[in-house]
This record gives sequence, C-alpha cells and structure tokens, in this order.
Amino acid sequence: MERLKDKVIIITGAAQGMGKVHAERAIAEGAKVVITDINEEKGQAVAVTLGSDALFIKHNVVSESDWENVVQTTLEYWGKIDVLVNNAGITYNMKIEEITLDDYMKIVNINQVSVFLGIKSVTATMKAQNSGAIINISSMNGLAGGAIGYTDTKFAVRGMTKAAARELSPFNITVNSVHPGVIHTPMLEQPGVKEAVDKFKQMIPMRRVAQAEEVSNMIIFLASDEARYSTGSEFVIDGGVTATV
Ligand SMILES: NC(=O)C1=CN([C@@H]2O[C@H](COP(=O)(O)OP(=O)(O)OC[C@H]3O[C@@H](n4cnc5c(N)ncnc54)[C@H](O)[C@@H]3O)[C@@H](O)[C@H]2O)C=CC1
Ligand SMILES: CC(=O)C(C)=O
Repeated sequence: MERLKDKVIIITGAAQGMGKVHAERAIAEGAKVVITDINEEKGQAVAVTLGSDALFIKHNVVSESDWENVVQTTLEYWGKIDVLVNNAGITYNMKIEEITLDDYMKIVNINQVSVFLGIKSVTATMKAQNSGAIINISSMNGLAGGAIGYTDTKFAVRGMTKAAARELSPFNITVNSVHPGVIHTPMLEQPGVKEAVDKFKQMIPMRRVAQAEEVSNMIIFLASDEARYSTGSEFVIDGGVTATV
C-alpha cells in the first residue's frame, strides 16, 4: 500500500524509538521523510538505513533557528511540507520536592515549547499550500496525571493542538494529538523511569506494553488523506489505561 505516496513528512526525534519506526513506516507507505534529531550520529545512521527517501537534519527542537533551517532545507530538497510529526521528547520521574527549576524548564522547553515552535515554523508553508497535517505526540499523561513536569507538558501539547486546529482549519490544515500509553522504546530504559514502568505494567488493562509499530499505525492514518476531516482531536493508544480512570 502507498497511503502516503509522494507526501513529504518531517518527524522530529527520529534517531531512535517511536520516531524512527514512524519514519520506516512512512517510507514503506511511499513518503519522503525528513528525520530530525539532536543526536547526529544516530540520526545519520537511521537515514543511511532508510535510503534515498530519507534525509537527516541535525535539529535541536528548542532552537528557533534550527527550525528555520529544517523548513528551508526540506523545501529546497523536496519542495513542500505535507506533514509535521512533533515527536521529540524527554521524560523524568522526579518528585515535586526533588525537581529543580532548571529540570522543569528543560522539560517544558523540549516537550512543550518545541511543539509551539514546530507549529509556528510550518504554518506559512502549509497555509500557502492550502493543505497540511500536524501531529503532536502527547501521552496518556496528557489525559491523566503522571510525573510532575512531564504531565504538565503533555497536557499543554493537548491544549495547543486544539488552539492551532481552530485557527488553521480554514486553511485545510489538520492538527491532532496522539496519546500513547506505555510503549517499548529506549525512553523507558532510563533509571527511575524503568522501575516506575515495571510497577505500572500490571495496571494496564491489556496487560502488556505496546510496540512502537502500534503507534505508527495511528501516525500513518493521521498523516494520510484518510484523516482529512479529523482535527483538534485526541487519538489514544494506551491499552485501556485512561478508560479505567
Ligand atoms: N515510550 C513511551 O512509553 C511514551 C512516549 N511518549 C512520547 O513519545 C515521544 C517519543 O518517545 P520515545 O520514542 O519513547 O523516546 P526516545 O527517548 O526513544 O526518543 C526520543 C528522541 O528525541 C530526541 N530528542 C531529545 N531531545 C531533543 C531535542 N532537544 N531536539 C531534538 N531531538 C531531541 C532524542 O535524541 C531521541 O532520539 C516523546 O514525545 C515521548 O514523550 C508518549 C507516551 C509514551
Ligand atoms: C513516557 C510516557 O509517556 C509514559 C510511559 O506514559
């Protein structure tokens, strides 16, 4: 199937984890993919594996000038931007009394301000095209409380999605949020996070962690024309977690 034939897709944080798998799936569906990440070595290696339909651009998602470079380079290379997946993110599992303001501002910048910058950076291009899809990766923690800091940013992504969807709908640009539950990626292998996830697993109604491919299925749908009338909506892939609270 070529559900994304000739679409140009930017995916942030695609050097590993879910972003990498979304890039693989998008190419299999006929897309041209711009992989961005702060980790140049891993990002380049992924692009090499994916071949000529992939382009890697080094990108710190909190930098406005890096965003300008991503948009400019994508337009020079492939002439348009059909889809932006705001996927890059970090997590912590710290208590309120231990998280510092620096920690807090770091997660706000990487998980939340980056999504604002991403939306802002592609808007002029998508408006001129009179088409586009922006997919913002939130979390089940954008629907129900988890760790301080992380939860805050993922609720913000959900709110920002709705505001942008309202403003951009007249230009045929959709903006949606995706809310994964516990997904097997390197993010969850960090000390502190791993232990919390191990404890949490038994509370998942489906009694298992998901694979990244299960989230990619949703990304492919939202990136495709099949989803053209969905905007400002929340797409949940969490094995039933938020259905139980
Ligand atoms: N793994 C999980 O269970 C869940 C993850 N999510 C969200 O899904 C998204 C992807 O997560 P995973 O694939 O699990 O994470 P991951 O840690 O495996 O990959 C994240 C990627 O983002 C990149 N990144 C980090 N800071 C960056 C920056 N400043 N600029 C550019 N790139 C940067 C990293 O280098 C890495 O390649 C994140 O937004 C995360 O919050 C949401 C729900 C569940
Ligand atoms: C990292 C994350 O969003 C989880 C496990 O919900």
